[in-house]
Amino acid sequence: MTGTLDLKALRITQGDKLVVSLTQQVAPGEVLTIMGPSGSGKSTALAAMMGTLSAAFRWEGQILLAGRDITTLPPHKRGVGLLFQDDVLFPHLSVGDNLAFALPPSVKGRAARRAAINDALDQADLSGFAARDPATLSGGQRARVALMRTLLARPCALLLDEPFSRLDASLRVQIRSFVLSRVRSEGLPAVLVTHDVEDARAAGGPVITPLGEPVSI
Ligand SMILES: Nc1ncnc2c1ncn2[C@@H]1O[C@H](COP(=O)(O)OP(=O)(O)OP(=O)(O)O)[C@@H](O)[C@H]1O
Repeated sequence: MTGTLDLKALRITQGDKLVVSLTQQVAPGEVLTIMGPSGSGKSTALAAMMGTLSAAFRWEGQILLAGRDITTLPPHKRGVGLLFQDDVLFPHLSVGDNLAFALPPSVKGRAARRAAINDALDQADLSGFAARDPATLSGGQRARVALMRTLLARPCALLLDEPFSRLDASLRVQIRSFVLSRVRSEGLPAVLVTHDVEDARAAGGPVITPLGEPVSI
């Protein structure tokens, strides 16, 4: 189910320092970009949405996803998918088994699970790659498998933590447009953390700091 990601007066502090202050709605298919210098709180904001915020922080506010209050739910119950720069595939599993790992238990039976995996590979232009060893894939192919693995878990929102920063320039453009087109076609609200102005422009949504100040790009 898709729906809006609603950050309601989310405030995170460390001691007396305000690290995150966000009141923002992210519509299905929209990308909210968070930019700011190193140490400014970008990853902390994502951790709060993911449910992995360190106990070193104090927080208040509410996070709603598709009308459901997920503020205090554990990460696996939030329906939030994460894609990050060092997203690695399990090296001892085939590409297909890497994807199978992400499939929810609701996809039952060998045939249905295999069909879901093949469908994901087709969508990523990787038809016939199920038996491949991840080590034999290019960087772009690995990035597409990592995205499909995240999407196969059927998230209701997608968090993107500098997912393109390790890719070289031409691959970056290609994978970025693949990820953004998937966000739009799946109608997922997404939050992108990046240092790259081109990423922010391509995302096409609002661009703010972790303190909710608008950034002009
Ligand atoms: N687990 C933690 N425990 C205590 N302090 C932390 C923890 N993680 C981050 N911090 C501190 O919180 C502040 C925000 O860090 P955060 O990682 O969110 O910044 P960032 O904007 O994501 O930086 P970068 O661009 O370098 O990834 C920093 O002062 C950092 O030192």
